[in-house]
Amino acid sequence: MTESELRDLLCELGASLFARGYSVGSAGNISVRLPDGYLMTPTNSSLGRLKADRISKLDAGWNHVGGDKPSKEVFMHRAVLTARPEAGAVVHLHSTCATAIGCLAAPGDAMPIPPLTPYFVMRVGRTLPIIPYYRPGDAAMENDIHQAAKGARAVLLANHGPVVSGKSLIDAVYAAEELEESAKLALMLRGQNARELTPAQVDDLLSTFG
Ligand SMILES: O=C(CO)COP(=O)(O)O
Ligand SMILES: [Zn+2]
Repeated sequence: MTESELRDLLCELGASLFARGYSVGSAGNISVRLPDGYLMTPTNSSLGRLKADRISKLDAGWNHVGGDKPSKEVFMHRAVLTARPEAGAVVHLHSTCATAIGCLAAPGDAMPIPPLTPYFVMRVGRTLPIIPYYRPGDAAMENDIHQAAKGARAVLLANHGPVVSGKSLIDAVYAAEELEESAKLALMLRGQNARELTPAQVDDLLSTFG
């Protein structure tokens, strides 16, 4: 896709996430890898009202070179995009159920959501590491996220929200949506002895779709 098409898609998907309540107010941010750098949603912008020509552009060295001032979470996005060369985009949300799991799980936990359904495994994978709490925008979170993201498509920031990567922008958005739905199921089914996918079923999904 061209940069112009990616800018338009970013606006369309941001509006869709916002309209369906995955993001409220100015919460959340999205980045997309380009051949010559990165696109990033501007700081304090609503995902519901992004403007294609005002999206921030960063060069390959992560310097701001165009558009509005980028998200304060540039370190969070850089942590994942440098850890995962195959990732084309990163979506960070404060989506309610995933954030609730991030308030319940212990930092260091790697599987706070059980493998209940195939699409969680196919989109998010086997693990969802919990990163300790950091103040939003704190550069100190970069190393923890970078190390965890080497082995996981998504991480969950304690008491904050999910950070989800995908091969493409659309894949990252699909994975963030699937993560939120799986978090909702996990909360609904807490303490009810729900049947989980077996390790063999998880292996089969990852070898077929992973
Ligand atoms: O989600 C957010 C902070 O974690 C939103 O921050 P920005 O508005 O700077 O992108
Ligand atoms: Zn946030």
